[in-house]
Amino acid sequence: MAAEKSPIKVCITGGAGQIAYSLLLEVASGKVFGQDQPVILHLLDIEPCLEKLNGVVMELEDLALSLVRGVVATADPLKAFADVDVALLLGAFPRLKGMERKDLLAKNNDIFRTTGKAIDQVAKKSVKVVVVGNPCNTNALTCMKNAPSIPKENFTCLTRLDQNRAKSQLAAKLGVSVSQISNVIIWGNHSGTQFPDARHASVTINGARQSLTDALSDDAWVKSDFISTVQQRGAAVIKARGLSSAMSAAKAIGDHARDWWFGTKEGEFTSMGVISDGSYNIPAGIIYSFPVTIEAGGKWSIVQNLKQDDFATEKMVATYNELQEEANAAAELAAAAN
Ligand SMILES: NC(=O)C1=CN([C@@H]2O[C@H](COP(=O)(O)OP(=O)(O)OC[C@H]3O[C@@H](n4cnc5c(N)ncnc54)[C@H](O)[C@@H]3O)[C@@H](O)[C@H]2O)C=CC1
Ligand SMILES: O=C([O-])CC(=O)C(=O)O
Repeated sequence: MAAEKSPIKVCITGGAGQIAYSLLLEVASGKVFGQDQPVILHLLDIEPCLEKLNGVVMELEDLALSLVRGVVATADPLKAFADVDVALLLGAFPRLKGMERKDLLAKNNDIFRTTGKAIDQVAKKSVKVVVVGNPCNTNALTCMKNAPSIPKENFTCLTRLDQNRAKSQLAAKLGVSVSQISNVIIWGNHSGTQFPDARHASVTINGARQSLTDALSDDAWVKSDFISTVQQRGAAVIKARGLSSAMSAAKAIGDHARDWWFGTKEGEFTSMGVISDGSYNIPAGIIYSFPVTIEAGGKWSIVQNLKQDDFATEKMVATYNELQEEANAAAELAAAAN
């Protein structure tokens, strides 16, 4: 019989919040890091939410899951990030009806300065960080800048929810299952300027893989309604539910973390917010969502040489410009805090 794997430590911040409530079962049941991978869960929330967090811990015990080898619940970031392998950063205020995600920058940015410093001090140097709290690209940049001892490549932000939304819209339009669609891209910011791009996607019909846009043959829809529906989906959910997406966000975080842990499938790529390196003429040094392939173990590479036209370039630059404005605003907030 193969020796049992040692447990990995996974920190989830905002542990008492709504996304965490769905995400914990994904992680604790082995859906993310594997059915043979024991986990020790580190849950961080703020002091006033510790009683609620304790209720979540009770429920985790009551799940009676064999992969869970310990739970640490705390309001102390130095305990929460101690020696962790993975940090899923949800702890932040969500937007309310009528707000843009960047309106949260002033409210949430200091959380990510503190978080970055704590990760720098006590997490494993190989820690994989996924920033979810909005505005997630710029918060990931802040976190990265405050953790200089951790490689920049270890900081990512979540755009997988946008990718899942895009895939689902395309599948419905084509009348196929989402499992038949691959290589949909989200470029740029997790915001209303993001560029959901179906032009490099494939659909497999009767075993034959083909260009999705050829199969769909509706360029006008791909360039207009498809893009705006995905860009505005978060706001539409808030309008309908009175709360921002949680179940779908949790599923997307699990998808992102699983692909980063195990790697992408041969011939497929996924989108995540990563540090830009000049690819596609996006200046280096911001967290921008690109298509990436990932090797088992976690080394990701930006997919190169995807053909761009004027339409795509304009959209990719617009979302970059917004990210640069956010990065400038975050730098001003950091300077004012010092
Ligand atoms: N990137 C994406 O695709 C998505 C991002 N989000 C964002 O995720 C974040 C969390 O969303 P929800 O779980 O719905 O919010 P929520 O309000 O239900 O939970 C957030 C939790 O974070 C905690 N928290 C606040 N400050 C903290 C700190 N300094 N350290 C640790 N915990 C702290 C709160 O006490 C609360 O329990 C929001 O910023 C939301 O906008 C939500 C959906 C998708
Ligand atoms: O829209 C929001 O504020 C929450 C979020 O990021 C999303 O649902 O994509």
